[in-house]
Amino acid sequence: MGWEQIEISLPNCSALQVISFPVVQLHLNRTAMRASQKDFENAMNQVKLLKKDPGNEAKLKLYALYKQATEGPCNMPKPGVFDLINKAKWDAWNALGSLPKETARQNYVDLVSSLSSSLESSSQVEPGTDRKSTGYETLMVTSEDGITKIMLNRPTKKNALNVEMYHEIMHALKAASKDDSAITVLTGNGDYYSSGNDLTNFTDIPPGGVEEKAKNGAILLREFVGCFIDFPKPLIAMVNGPAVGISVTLLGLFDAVYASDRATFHTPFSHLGQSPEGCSSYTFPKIMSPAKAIEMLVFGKKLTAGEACAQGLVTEVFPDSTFQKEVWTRLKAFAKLPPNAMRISKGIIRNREKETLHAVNAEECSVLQGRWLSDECMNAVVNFLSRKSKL
Ligand SMILES: CCCCC/C=C/CC(=O)SCCNC(=O)CCNC(=O)[C@H](O)C(C)(C)COP(=O)(O)OP(=O)(O)OC[C@H]1O[C@@H](n2cnc3c(N)ncnc32)[C@H](O)[C@@H]1OP(=O)(O)O
Repeated sequence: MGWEQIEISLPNCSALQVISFPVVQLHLNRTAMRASQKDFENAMNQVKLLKKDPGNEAKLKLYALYKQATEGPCNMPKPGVFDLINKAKWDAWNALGSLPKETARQNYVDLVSSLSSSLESSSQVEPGTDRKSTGYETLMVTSEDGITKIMLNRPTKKNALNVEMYHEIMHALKAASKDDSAITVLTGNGDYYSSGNDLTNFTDIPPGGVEEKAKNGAILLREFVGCFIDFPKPLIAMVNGPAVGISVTLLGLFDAVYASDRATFHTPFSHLGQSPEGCSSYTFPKIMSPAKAIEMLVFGKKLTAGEACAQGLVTEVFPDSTFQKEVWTRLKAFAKLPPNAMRISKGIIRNREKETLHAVNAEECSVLQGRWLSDECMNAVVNFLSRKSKL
């Protein structure tokens, strides 16, 4: 859903997909200044002029602050658990408790001001040109010492992959495949490597309904996994902490996987009413034997880093205290090797599998498209979003 299509004169904020927006919290706590009614009205007008969608988390915060500033504490009955959108709006408003109207008004003004400046600076990136690190909302991408590092950067959401992050990773991989670096590294910021697919991805339903949502998801997933299958340079995962779902399955497409001993590897697809992706239905049985793959992919057995290493999914495990230092020293040495030789050698090892992997990817996406429409999957997502279940 495009930003322009959304009623921005909140309270009609209607989307749910949540993205990280750390600056918001900072501004919510400011009470020293008081915005006038005129400032508040100006801010409401300014929201309408934003050129870029600020993301659903910010929109929910705007909605909540608007309601608090104009009506006071939440006075609506709590929507039912299946009414996901209204429930998210209610939660956001209710979370403001008894925040005074004036403070809510000030926070609204501050939030709009921070959104205006942050979105303006990120929209200065020319479309089609390689983005610098600052051009990404959900990643930190840097290139030095012959290494391009792509860091998942939604630590407050345990680096869950929202739709924007899927797109940004594809963009970063395409850029890295063409840049001067010899190798590319994927890692996570914060205590998690990644908690997998952002479960709120399932809640932003387009006008075509859940079927269209599932179809679009399958198209996006196929393209996303395809970027890993086709990546031409050595691709290394630095698994800095727990990894869940798609962040685990993709590891079968990496050329080396280095893990902290804090990392765990968990693919709870059956628990979520889903099925394997990331080509894991093919790579995992090959890497670790069909029975071990079934323990992980069907029964959801969580592996420690040591177990994942014993089963061939992880290349080597390092103590968390020396993980960064030891791995980066090693990677810097790898990056000094002749890049063309590395690329060609990777090609000889990987290319003959590519066609098979693309076929597996297509089949997995098609099966998942059906799974996403199942009651089993929908119930699991609702349970997580209503805070009834975690892994
Ligand atoms: C294009 C579509 C492609 C789809 C491809 C399909 C892929 C399949 C998968 O990846 S399946 C895996 C899905 N992941 C999960 O089910 C994980 C769900 N998360 C959890 O169970 C827990 O959050 C946890 C165990 C990862 C961490 O628990 P902990 O108690 O340590 O932390 P919190 O739960 O408080 O999490 C902190 C905030 O992060 C949010 N969050 C964490 N993971 C996700 C997620 N996967 N999706 C959405 N949001 C997530 C969590 O909600 C907290 O947010 P809050 O502070 O705003 O409440």
